[in-house]
Amino acid sequence: MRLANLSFRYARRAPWVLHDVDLDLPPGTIAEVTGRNGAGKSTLLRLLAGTARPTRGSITARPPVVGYAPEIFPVAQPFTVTAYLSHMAAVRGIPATTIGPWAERLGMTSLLDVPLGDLSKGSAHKVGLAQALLAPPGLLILDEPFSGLDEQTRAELPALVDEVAAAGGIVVVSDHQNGLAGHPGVTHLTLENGTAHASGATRPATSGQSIIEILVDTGDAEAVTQKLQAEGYDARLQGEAP
Ligand SMILES: Nc1ncnc2c1ncn2[C@@H]1O[C@H](COP(=O)(O)OP(=O)(O)OP(=O)(O)O)[C@@H](O)[C@H]1O
Repeated sequence: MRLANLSFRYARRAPWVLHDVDLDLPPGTIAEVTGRNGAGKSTLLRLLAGTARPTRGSITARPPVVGYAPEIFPVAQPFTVTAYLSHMAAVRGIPATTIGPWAERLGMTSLLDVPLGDLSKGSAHKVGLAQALLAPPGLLILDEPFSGLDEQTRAELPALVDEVAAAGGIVVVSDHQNGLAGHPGVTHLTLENGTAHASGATRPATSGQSIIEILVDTGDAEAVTQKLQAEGYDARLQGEAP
């Protein structure tokens, strides 16, 4: 998935929230978006999910199945949890039998018959997570997923993120709570003054390391180095080839 010169503002004369963001998110990426309050994290996530459209620039190669758990799950809907999730499963063309295992894993089996409007904040958050995960997502977007979650479900999230990435999915998480701190393989995207700075993922420890040499055109060298760094490789730009 690629973001090219992506800029966004909420209204014609409103200030730009994001400008000229360029990002490559290859399959298997786990990206954690950080930035100050109001930096544009939720806005970027909505753009990635496709619920908002870029004012300028483009997003290409978005995977077809997108799971998006917004920061606040909209509980003002006249359904029980089961009725809501069954409806979401039907929309996604998958059987309602997928609900049980997710309810179990997210510690919400006791909530299945509860009307959405009666859920606590943390419980509503779990329903938001469940609907995003029902169909295996090629792109999973989690806006502040650790917020308000009980310890048991918090502990489950990193493994869940890894599973989606291991299956080739892209995971983008905004995370004030540092729930993925120290998690291997995470690319850090910092939003500052409307632009995104990527810094390398820490790849999981391996049994050994090798040095490879890559010969590229001088004009491409910087970009290729940054791309490898963003994927977590220890890539360094060296002098021109003889
Ligand atoms: N629906 C909207 N209409 C107009 N402006 C908005 C809207 N949503 C967000 N904004 C503005 O866009 C900017 C970025 O907001 P956004 O919610 O994306 O930031 P954030 O980094 O997620 O913040 P936080 O850490 O507080 O959740 C802010 O200045 C905000 O006021």
